[in-house]
Amino acid sequence: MESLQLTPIHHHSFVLVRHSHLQLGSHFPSSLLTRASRNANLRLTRSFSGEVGPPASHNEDNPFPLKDEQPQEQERGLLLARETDDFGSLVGFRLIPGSGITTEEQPEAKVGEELEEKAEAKVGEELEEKAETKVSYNITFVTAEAAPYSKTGGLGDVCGSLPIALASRGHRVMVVSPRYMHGTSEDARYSGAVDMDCNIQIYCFGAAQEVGFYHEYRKGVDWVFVDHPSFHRAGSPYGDMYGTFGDNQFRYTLLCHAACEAPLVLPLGGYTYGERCLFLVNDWHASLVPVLLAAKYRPHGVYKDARSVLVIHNIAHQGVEPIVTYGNLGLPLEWRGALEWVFPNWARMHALDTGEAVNFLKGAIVTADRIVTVSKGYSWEITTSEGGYGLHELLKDRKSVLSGITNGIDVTEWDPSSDQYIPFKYSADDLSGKVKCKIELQKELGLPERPDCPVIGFIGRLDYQKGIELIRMGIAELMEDDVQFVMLGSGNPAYEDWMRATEATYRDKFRGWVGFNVPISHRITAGCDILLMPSTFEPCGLNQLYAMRYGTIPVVHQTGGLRDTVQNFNPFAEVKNDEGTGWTFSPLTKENMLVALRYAIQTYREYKSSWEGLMRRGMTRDYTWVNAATQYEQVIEWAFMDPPYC
Ligand SMILES: Nc1ncnc2c1ncn2[C@@H]1O[C@H](COP(=O)(O)OP(=O)(O)O[C@H]2O[C@H](CO)[C@@H](O)[C@H](O)[C@H]2O)[C@@H](O)[C@H]1O
Repeated sequence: MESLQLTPIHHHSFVLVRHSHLQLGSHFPSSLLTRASRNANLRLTRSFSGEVGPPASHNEDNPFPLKDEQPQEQERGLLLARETDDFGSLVGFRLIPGSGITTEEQPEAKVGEELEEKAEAKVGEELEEKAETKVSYNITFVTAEAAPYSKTGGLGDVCGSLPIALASRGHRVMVVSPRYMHGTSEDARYSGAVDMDCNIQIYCFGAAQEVGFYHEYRKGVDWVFVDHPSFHRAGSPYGDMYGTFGDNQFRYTLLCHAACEAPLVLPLGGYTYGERCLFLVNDWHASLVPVLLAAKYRPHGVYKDARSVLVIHNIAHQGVEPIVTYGNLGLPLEWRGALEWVFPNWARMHALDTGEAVNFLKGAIVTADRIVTVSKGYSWEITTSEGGYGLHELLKDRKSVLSGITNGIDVTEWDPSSDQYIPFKYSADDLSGKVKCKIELQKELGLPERPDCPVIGFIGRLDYQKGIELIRMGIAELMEDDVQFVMLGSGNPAYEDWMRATEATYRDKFRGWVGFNVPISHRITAGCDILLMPSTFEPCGLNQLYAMRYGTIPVVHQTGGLRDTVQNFNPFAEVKNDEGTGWTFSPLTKENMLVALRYAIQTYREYKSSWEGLMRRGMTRDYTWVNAATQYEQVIEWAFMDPPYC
């Protein structure tokens, strides 16, 4: 349950500090706390904030219950100084650090004495420190992918690990995603999920659609899978060998409607999540959720206390369909403007094309309470005409609620000292297993077994975004050098054919593995010396983080999250441990990419100790979700402070 409960300020008040009147209140998030003017007259009143537990039993007759009448669970709390000026006007709140006292244990006089001491000691610099409040939220992730159940890229990784990180910090977290059944052995991934026997009707696309829910509780998270026949088909979540599925708008409209119902109807662990819930909606597939909250639920008094945060992992995909499809979405006509999108003249197909479309991602940008992108660099890029894919003006308008939070990684899955997929384990303290992994990789791929030869790797979707065009242009020159190059990827059939053809041309030097294979991706990450990422744009990028953790040196285009996470090598850095973790290049040209790669290759060959330094610095960085999860909590806290945006 959401545990930030606003309960009335206790009406006992007392003077604590000479020359100061302090009024203690509680239940206000730490970011409301303002710095004290030392000369301000302060007045203190005391009250308590429940940590977790049932909502405050509010007594209508006595809205200001005395201490003894307070339910036990609410007695332990944080004390906040409510600061007023000489005229009695509120100027802010400050937490009295260490104030998690229990009134049962602290008679009022003692409380007063202690608070006096504390207040005297703390009303100064110490109070300026940010104090931690213990607030937990009910969070519902909505996503098209969540690893290990479904994954085609980084979205799956993030939605498979960030929820666990948030749950471990005390939040109640549910992840709603489709129950894809592809008719392959991979379907077994859902075998732990049980049918909740809770089917609901969703009204969209001109009919009542029946969807079911499956549930698995794992690692502290409620994994909820929406079941519908349209999620049962061969291929990947989004398409098959014939291309992208034509009914994806329908499938993800179902997901969004079902996700909005889930907190209301699913008794997970015996209790529903309820209406005071935070929806964390990821990319266009989940973007209808904030629109539904505003257009379908709030006008009927439902979800008035809910908030939504849109997370943009990739703005290039927006869920755009012809405007005539609006009527299918189960939204009131008057909300059409929220999703409406008009393409500029140059982007229209023919003279009769009016350019009008429905754009899911735009709908969320104009209705969500907060917006997050997956790195700071990218949060700026999407407000520019180059990086915003047409949505930059709208995003600029919402700049005040736009944040960049760099992704973490699942450090238990990606750990070279315990990775189940790699043949030899190693760590920053003992790197000997890395070269053995390299030899095994060469063996597995049929490349000459040469421990001294630098091996360059690439892993990713074969897509314009990932800079395959640049690799294509530079491969002939690169192959003149004494290196090996291993590529793993799937996507654009033209690039897949090019990989096969390149392998045929450079049999002793190049391997192109066409397909999606998680164990191989781990072995390439461990067995390569260098990981190449010449992405045209990269919202965050996870492979460079995995690479650094495995002592594989990234060579990346300096863009988005790559710029934020890879520090360029500088052997002359004055600050210890600041010599960098890889190579970055910009602008994005074939020449710059080759120059950066040659620096890396030369360092690998001639400066072994520098190379080991690069490896160790990358391997010992903190990639856990802790930092990002804390920032997500802050964004959620801000979202609940303001009234709903729509
Ligand atoms: N053929 C293959 N076989 C096995 N594994 C493969 C694979 N191709 C890709 N992968 C895996 O998929 C993930 C890709 O993650 P990325 O973050 O690099 O890219 P993606 O563009 O999908 O994600 C988007 O969302 C993420 C998450 O926010 C952002 O980091 C990113 O910049 C943004 O484009 C990695 O775990 C990688 O190992």
